[in-house]
Amino acid sequence: VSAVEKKRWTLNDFDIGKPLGRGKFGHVYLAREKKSSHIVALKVLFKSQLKQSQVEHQLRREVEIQSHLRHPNILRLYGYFYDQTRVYLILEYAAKGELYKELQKCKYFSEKRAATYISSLAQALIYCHGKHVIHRDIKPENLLIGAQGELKIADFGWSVHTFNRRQTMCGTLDYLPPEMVESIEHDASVDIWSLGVLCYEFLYGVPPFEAKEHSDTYRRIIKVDLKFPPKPTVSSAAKDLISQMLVKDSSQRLLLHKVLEHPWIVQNADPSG
Ligand SMILES: COc1ccc(C(=O)Nc2ccccc2)cc1NC(=O)CCSc1ncnc(N)c1Br
Repeated sequence: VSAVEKKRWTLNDFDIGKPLGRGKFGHVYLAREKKSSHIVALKVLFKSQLKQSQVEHQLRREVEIQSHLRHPNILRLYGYFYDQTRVYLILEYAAKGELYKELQKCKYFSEKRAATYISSLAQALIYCHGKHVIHRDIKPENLLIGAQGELKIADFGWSVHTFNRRQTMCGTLDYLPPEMVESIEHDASVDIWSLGVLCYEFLYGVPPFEAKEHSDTYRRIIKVDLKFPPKPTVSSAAKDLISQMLVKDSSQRLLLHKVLEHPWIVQNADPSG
């Protein structure tokens, strides 16, 4: 694959297959690089749309960040190229597709599956934080599943290097921690909060602070109005872990490496990830 990164690519280097989904700012297609027969996901972004949303710099920073990230639970961005009207991202193909579709189908995950995903995410985030990258957008829509069932963090549309603290509010509020909803300074502990929200959603099928109106979700997040519906398939160890991640004071949230040592993870996560 290192050859994939060096070369000047053009659309003619690829056979384009079926559409995989509508990612951010554009369509994603299954594609095969002709010489190597390497299967990839090709994301097509329209320059006009990037310009009008003023995200060209965001994309450039993203490509820069991604080119240094190598982790089994982070979807690879092998490279990019462009033509007159479009920018193309050459992405790793996640053979088992989108995690949120899987969650919709199963309603909720078993403790083993949920703990395995949370462990993989924690390891990927430890890796990112080690590179001074905080993700800030950990939600089911940005997670994919690889050929062996392993989780892949897929969309870095909003990842930043920790020195850049500017924050633009967008999309669902469900995953934002209090400090972001109150739009004050935040740091890597933002990702811990999102991990807690995800863990809850994997086990209950809905995010913890869901409400009909945005204003109610906002109020529930600020208050950390965390409730665990009676559910036999959810152990007290799981609730203990979630309660240690969804803490208002970001400095009091469980640290990522402590997540990996939590009894619920140790007892339920599949070490192969
Ligand atoms: C490393 O993955 C990315 C890295 C960057 C961006 C991106 O758009 N950045 C961006 C775009 C505009 C402005 C600023 C940033 C997007 C992704 N990833 C995706 O969009 C996921 C595409 S869907 C898919 N992919 C593989 N296998 C499947 N089975 C599927 Br379904």
